[in-house]
Amino acid sequence: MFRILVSDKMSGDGLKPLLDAENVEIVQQNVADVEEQLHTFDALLVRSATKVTEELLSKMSQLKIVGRAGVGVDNIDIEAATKHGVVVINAPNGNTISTAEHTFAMMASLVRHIPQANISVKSREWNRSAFVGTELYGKSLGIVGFGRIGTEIANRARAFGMDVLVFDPFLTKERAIKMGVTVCTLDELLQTADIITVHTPLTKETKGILNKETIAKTKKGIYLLNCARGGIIDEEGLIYHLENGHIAGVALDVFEVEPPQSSKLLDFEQVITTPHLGASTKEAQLNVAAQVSEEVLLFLDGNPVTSSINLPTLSKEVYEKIQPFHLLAKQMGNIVSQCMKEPVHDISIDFEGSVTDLETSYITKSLITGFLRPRVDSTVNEVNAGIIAQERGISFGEKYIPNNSGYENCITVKVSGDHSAFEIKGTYVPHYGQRIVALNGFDIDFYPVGHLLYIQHTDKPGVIGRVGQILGEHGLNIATMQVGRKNKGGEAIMMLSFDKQLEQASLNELKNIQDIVSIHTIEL
Ligand SMILES: NC(=O)c1ccc[n+]([C@@H]2O[C@H](COP(=O)([O-])OP(=O)(O)OC[C@H]3O[C@@H](n4cnc5c(N)ncnc54)[C@H](O)[C@@H]3O)[C@@H](O)[C@H]2O)c1
Ligand SMILES: O=C(O)[C@H](O)COP(=O)(O)O
Repeated sequence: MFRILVSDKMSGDGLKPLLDAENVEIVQQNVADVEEQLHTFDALLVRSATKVTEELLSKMSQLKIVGRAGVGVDNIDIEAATKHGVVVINAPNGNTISTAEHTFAMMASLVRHIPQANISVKSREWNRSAFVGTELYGKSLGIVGFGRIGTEIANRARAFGMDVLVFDPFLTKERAIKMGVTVCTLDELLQTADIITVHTPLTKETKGILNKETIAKTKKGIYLLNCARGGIIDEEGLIYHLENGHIAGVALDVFEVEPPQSSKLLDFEQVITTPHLGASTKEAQLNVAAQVSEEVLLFLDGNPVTSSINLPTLSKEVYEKIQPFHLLAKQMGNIVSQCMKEPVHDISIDFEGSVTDLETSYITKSLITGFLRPRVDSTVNEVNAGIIAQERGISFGEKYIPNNSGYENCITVKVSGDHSAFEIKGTYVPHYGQRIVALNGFDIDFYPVGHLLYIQHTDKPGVIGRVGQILGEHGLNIATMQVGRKNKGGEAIMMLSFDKQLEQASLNELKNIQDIVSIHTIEL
């Protein structure tokens, strides 16, 4: 008999597969109310309210799987779950339509002042001139994050006669054309849009993507919406621009702290809110609860799951052999992703030497995971990386080539975009570790970990010295440094590593050095 704890409110109909199963006992109670029994549960089903922390996982010693009835898994410590050997699954598309519809309802309410007018009429007022609105027709809608929900918003916006601008570093031109949207940079979107809505996951890149500085670049009278995650629009920045009259209106379904009892945002007339209701429809709740219930049952019965966030489906023995290459490939993907500054449509992976004796399809998936991670969110893993790449219009393929690199094993990755390409080679040396041995045809040798700085420059006396001097002036200690060049006096590269992340001021100074062609920071 498996014991399953359902700790947030979920659709009874959605839970039916579990309620009907003979080998399952369901307890529908808050985590805090079953403190004494936590060690007895095999599965835990949550929405966004329950925080699945390291501490909770440590108490749930029998736990095998956490099912998130929804999309965002930022309330679950995925790393801790993985460490505890707990599979985490979610229901990625069950609430897409509901959230898109809610965002659209918020947008219409915002520009027509519907919540404010409703309060006014119910206060026995009839003040028609106080609530003159703005049409959506003919306006530019800027969508930051063009995934499942962003795409559905764009479809609805086009039906309303709006122009749709999209910023998503991950979107290829082909997909944008197919979807009838205009791709632009974040700055272009900020300067052009009349209304901006965010639909990214909350990651370290998207946290505060709209803030005091970026909101200042928008048109005066801008409308902003956040129905994704609290913190994507920085709340201090919002307050600043609401106070100075730059923003015409804000619609918020989510907050940095929920519930936002002490938030000053609630005091502004032009801010309209809902209490995290994006996914709160009968349909979405039925979908997400049914999806996770079915998956959890399958998993407990010993079957593989399809929407796992964290664990690969490999035996322990095979996994141990693959592990060093899995790490190498993931870091290689991550490096390439951070160095390529445009959408990528093709990734080719060549394997040579002893690595070809292993299950390379898994290594390829690790590489694609590493590539997607800086661009999508923590839900990408070896299980779902291939599907997500496909969804984003990125093709990838692997092949085995004759072993002539000079290394016992070698992985070569080439990624291509519309205007540029990037190539990286890596190898694993037992007892020495993972090494990157070539970048864009330059021989080099570095350990792919930590805070890195990749510089392309002209091979001239004084360039390396000047770099060292500027870093020294900023109090930055160079931990390791490798240089490479093809010809004397020609193109050259440097790879430096540091104990801490570099600040923008030092990078700006480095960029000004004559003979430096480009600079990329890489965080691994
Ligand atoms: N309010 C709610 O109740 C509710 C309901 C569902 C989802 N959500 C939130 O909405 C988010 C989006 O959901 P989805 O299903 O569309 O996810 P998705 O993964 O399909 O789409 C996210 C998109 O964001 C893009 N992105 C990632 N980093 C970016 C960056 N730095 N700049 C611009 N774009 C970036 C990705 O490329 C991707 O296309 C979820 O992560 C979740 O947190 C909220
Ligand atoms: O990420 C999600 O799926 C939404 O934020 C919904 O969260 P909820 O399940 O708590 O409504």
